[in-house]
Amino acid sequence: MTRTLPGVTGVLALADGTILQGLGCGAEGSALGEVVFNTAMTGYQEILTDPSYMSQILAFTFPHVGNVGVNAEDVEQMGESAATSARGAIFRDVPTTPANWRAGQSFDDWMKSRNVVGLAGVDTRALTARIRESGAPHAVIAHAADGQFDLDALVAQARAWQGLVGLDLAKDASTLQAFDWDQGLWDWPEGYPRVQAADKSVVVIDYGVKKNILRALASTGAKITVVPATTSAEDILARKPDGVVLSNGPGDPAATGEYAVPEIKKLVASGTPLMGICLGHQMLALAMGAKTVKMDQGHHGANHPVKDLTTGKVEIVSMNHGFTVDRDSLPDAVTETHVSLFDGTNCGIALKDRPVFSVQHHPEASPGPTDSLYLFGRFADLMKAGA
Ligand SMILES: NC(=O)CC[C@H](N)C(=O)O
Repeated sequence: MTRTLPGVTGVLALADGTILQGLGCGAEGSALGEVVFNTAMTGYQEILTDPSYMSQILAFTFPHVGNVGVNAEDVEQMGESAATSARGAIFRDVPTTPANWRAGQSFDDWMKSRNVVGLAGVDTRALTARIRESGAPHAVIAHAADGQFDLDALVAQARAWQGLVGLDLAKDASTLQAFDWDQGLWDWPEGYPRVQAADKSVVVIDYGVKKNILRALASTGAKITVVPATTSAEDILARKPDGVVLSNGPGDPAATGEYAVPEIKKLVASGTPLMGICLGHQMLALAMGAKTVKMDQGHHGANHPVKDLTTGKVEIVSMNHGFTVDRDSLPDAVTETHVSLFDGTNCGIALKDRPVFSVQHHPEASPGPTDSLYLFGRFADLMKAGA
């Protein structure tokens, strides 16, 4: 039954019946997903446009989000995808009128234009503590300016959702057509340069790729071609790439089984240098015979410590994943190369007899620190060695 909640224009209805009440912002309407918290203090434009957040609702632990508004350069150039990303966002404070020389639009208007349903004025610390204790809940976020909500229907919708386990979203986040990419990493004062490709060529399989991965690869000097998630290994190898990259992406890696993992096996067998990032890391592990599992709360932030076991160095990294590679299931052919210093989960693997490696974290940052950018150099070195 629809009823009016006085002074309330936004709610979060959890599958267990809990209702958080606050003020709606951004788009009106409702969105269904899994609620995760992100601890990054900056980079809300990049976070809310990361395709890997499809079917998720983001709760920002940093209380003041949106204060510097939105700028076209970051949206057009660093916005990671227009169509597919988080549909809902939760904030402690109501986003204010922007005060920044780069702001071209208010955060609220931008959320409206991207159809992101926002909820502000809720106790995000309590929500975060709850997720830490009992895992990421299924929920519906709703914004209605007239304050009318059918709470029972929202809870029922959250309860009926199957959740992310078994859900394949990579195909939906992928490009449908192959395209070339020649934009490099942002640099002051030039901005985004066009990169003159040298002699190496890389095929990126797009499972929901972040643009900054493409930029980081282009900045190694390679010619970049992006292909759809369902492209066969034969079609990829016919392009005679010097290297292949398996991108990040949304959803359950194990649900991509039929169209992705068997093709990745063939790519590994071909001896072509290969690099996987996040979902690509998980799918490479599956292709090698390892298992992936759902985490309770996942890793979503921009200051996670990860150790590179091959050098002993610790890097502070950007993270966004809710599934993880079960390190105990790694076969003998695989070495563990990186580990999370937060909880000891696997963050990287390399094959012992092939020029193939992958990482769970995000060397392309966007947002976050660039400590792990060296991994693109490691990949370029593998391609050089294979020449
Ligand atoms: N950023 C990613 O590629 C995320 C991978 C996967 N969807 C996960 O949640 O673990």
